[in-house]
Amino acid sequence: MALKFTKMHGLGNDFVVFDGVRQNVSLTPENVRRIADRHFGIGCDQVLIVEPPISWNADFRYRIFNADGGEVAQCGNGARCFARFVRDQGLCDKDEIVVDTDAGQLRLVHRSDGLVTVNMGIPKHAPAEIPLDIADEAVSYEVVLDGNAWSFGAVSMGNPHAVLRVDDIDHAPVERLGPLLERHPIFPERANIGFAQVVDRHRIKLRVFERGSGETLACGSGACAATVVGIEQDEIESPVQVDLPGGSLYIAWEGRGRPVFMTGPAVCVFEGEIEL
Ligand SMILES: N[C@@H](CCC[C@H](N)C(=O)O)C(=O)O
Repeated sequence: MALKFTKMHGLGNDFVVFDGVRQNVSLTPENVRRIADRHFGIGCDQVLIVEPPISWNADFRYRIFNADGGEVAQCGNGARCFARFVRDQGLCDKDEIVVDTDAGQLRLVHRSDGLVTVNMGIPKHAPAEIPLDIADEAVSYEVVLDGNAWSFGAVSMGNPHAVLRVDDIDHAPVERLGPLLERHPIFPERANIGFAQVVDRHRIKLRVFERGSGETLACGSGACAATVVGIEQDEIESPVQVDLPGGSLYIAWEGRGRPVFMTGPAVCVFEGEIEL
């Protein structure tokens, strides 16, 4: 079957987006891996499928698949690209869109400057909700990796995140520690691993080793998680500019029980058709 797709990115975190409203899209994990393959496929960090809503009060549903073929619940950069996609494709002309995801409903707003703001929901801190296999909640946890003790903060943004503080982002051990912590048994569903350097009270630098995709040029939910963890550890305060290798996101969070707001760009690169 030949499927129409759109290649998009949010700060270099790239996506192959399928319109599952006007065409029938059903992908196996093997299909996803082939689409995401940068040599034998189109190439992307995640595959997104836009579908009709499952709730009465939503406009759409969108589904997210990592490059390794696994379906996951949350993708911040993908959410902004989803908003841009439904507008560009003539599927929705609203300025505010409600979308069903496996992490609950998200609200997205097209701003007049072309950026998109996403209400990313209320972060979850309890270990069982992340999930993190540690009995008591704390702002900082310890783990031994490669024979050394590392401390990290953890939070769910609808997907599991660990955030480690580093002094120099350019020399952060992302490639070495990322895969070890992503698959560490304390994270029963694996985790996205962020490495954050605090620049000042309103600015951090961040690199993220993403579950199921490896290091990406940006991770929207990772930027939210690093902001939440930094605020909880009293290192930073809202609003926060998060500088990622692919560019900057703007994150606002007013504290426990309140949602996180993420603002950034979404770009369409090209359209095509793939035979599966
Ligand atoms: N790139 C995304 C996150 C995609 C999902 C993640 N790798 C996971 O497995 O939870 C973002 O921008 O948030």
